[in-house]
Amino acid sequence: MLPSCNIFLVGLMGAGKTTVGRLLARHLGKVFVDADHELQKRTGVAIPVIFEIEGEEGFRTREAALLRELTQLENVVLATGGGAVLRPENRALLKSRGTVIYLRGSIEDLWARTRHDRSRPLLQTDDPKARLTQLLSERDPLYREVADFIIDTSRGSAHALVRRIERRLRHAARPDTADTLQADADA
Ligand SMILES: Nc1ncnc2c1ncn2[C@@H]1O[C@H](COP(=O)(O)OP(=O)(O)O)[C@@H](O)[C@H]1O
Ligand SMILES: O=C(O)C1=C[C@@H](OP(=O)(O)O)[C@@H](O)[C@H](O)C1
Ligand SMILES: [Mg+2]
Repeated sequence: MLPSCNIFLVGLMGAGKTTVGRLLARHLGKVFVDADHELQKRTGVAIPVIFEIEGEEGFRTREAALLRELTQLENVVLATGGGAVLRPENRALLKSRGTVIYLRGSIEDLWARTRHDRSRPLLQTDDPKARLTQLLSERDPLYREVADFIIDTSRGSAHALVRRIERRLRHAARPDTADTLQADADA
């Protein structure tokens, strides 16, 4: 893990960033921050209201300003919004300030988890499932670009995912040791 010990969760709507992030933070003894919740707290209005008044671009500008601030924190688990990877400056911040985990789910699962929820303005369309499919194809390369590793969220409860992430984090810490051993062997 990077020295700042931050963990940033990225992925599409319904992947479980908010749910898993909260549990993961508790499990690892870190502070949990959800970018959307923080934005709602600061503006005093819900995300759909920001979209309604300022449009998606207005929301993205607020999101980017907030990410500049939140990525400076230390020892946090940060659940980003699904579109946080769209701006290159956000991707650079995420990559440089923490370990980035891409929570990846199937369209079926993402759809099942978001279909009754009215709080995601981008899914308030006639065909939200098609929208999720389109967003996944557009964003999957961006999530992969920033991710240190990918966790498939299609199987296992949120608690089970936390255990899997913890194992991956421990494993991710090991290659350094392997590199050192290899360097020693090469010397
Ligand atoms: N691994 C999981 N298994 C089953 N349901 C889940 C899982 N992760 C999240 N959920 C449910 O899916 C919904 C969306 O999760 P959420 O954490 O808000 O996703 P995100 O923040 O990535 O959009 C919530 O109702 C949550 O309880
Ligand atoms: O994918 C997106 O562009 C968005 C995802 C939402 O967060 P979740 O991914 O937590 O649902 C929220 O930031 C906003 O509605 C826009
Ligand atoms: Mg969320």
